[in-house]
Amino acid sequence: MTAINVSSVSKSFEAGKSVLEDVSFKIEAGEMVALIGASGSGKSTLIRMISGLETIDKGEDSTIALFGQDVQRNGRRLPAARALRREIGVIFQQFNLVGRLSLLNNVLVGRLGHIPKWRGNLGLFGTAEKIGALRALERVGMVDFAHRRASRLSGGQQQRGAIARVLTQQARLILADEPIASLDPKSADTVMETLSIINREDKATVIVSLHQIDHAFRHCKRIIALRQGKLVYDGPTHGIDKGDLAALYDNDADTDFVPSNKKPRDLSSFGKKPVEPKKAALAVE
Ligand SMILES: Nc1ncnc2c1ncn2[C@@H]1O[C@H](COP(=O)(O)OP(=O)(O)OP(=O)(O)O)[C@@H](O)[C@H]1O
Repeated sequence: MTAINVSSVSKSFEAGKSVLEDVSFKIEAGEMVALIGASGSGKSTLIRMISGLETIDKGEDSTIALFGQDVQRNGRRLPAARALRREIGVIFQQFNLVGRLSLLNNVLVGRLGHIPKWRGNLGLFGTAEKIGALRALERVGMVDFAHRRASRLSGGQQQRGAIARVLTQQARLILADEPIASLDPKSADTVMETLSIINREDKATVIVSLHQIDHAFRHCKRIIALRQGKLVYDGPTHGIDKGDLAALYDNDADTDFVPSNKKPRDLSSFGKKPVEPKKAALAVE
């Protein structure tokens, strides 16, 4: 099943200044895809549009569909967006936990879409919900911190808490917008490994935008690359080489981890011509 179908999507915040331009791609359920590109290339905007936090620009053929249902079309959010909200877990760079609440209560917030509103408003979670939240904390290695105030946890610990919240939500789609950008290398590894495990074990579809491209290479089989708002690569991770990354980041990226045993290829088209989405989808393993 196709989890995400982005079709001819554009976005401008100011007239004449495109942030995203005619972006199209499909992601099948169960994939884990890295979204890469230089600062300002449009990664966060794209993730915000898929999550429904931002609307797409008007355009007859412009749609975003999730799990086969259109959630945005021609500049408007559609009713399915609301119905699918609890299927989508979003993880941000800044963790977004409520500092004065315990970690457990933050994780329980993930259940809000599953219980009647009045119970949620009163914070009345049942035993089964609490056990579920503790299990999620166990999976991310944070159960010993369940009763600690979120503000007293390190960045990496808070991010693992945010992942536990998404697990408790039982989200089918996880959108992680630079989840490791504020973390030290060890915490970043733990968070990426946790996302990979959830992708493998729970079959959750994951899109993760990353500045640290070495993590994209380690954890994702497929990469979608944006350059100045255009989709310039959509295909297998091993299809990208040092030269591509140099073009993508204007020579401003550490690419030592990329194998350099590939044949040099003509880079003149890289960053200019979008990959045909159909071809790109076929190219993914
Ligand atoms: N709400 C907004 N109003 C005006 N401009 C915006 C808004 N949101 C994003 N932009 C602009 O859109 C462009 C793309 O921003 P976006 O945050 O999507 O890029 P990004 O690839 O995620 O960058 P970074 O890696 O630095 O987070 C930037 O030029 C940014 O200034």
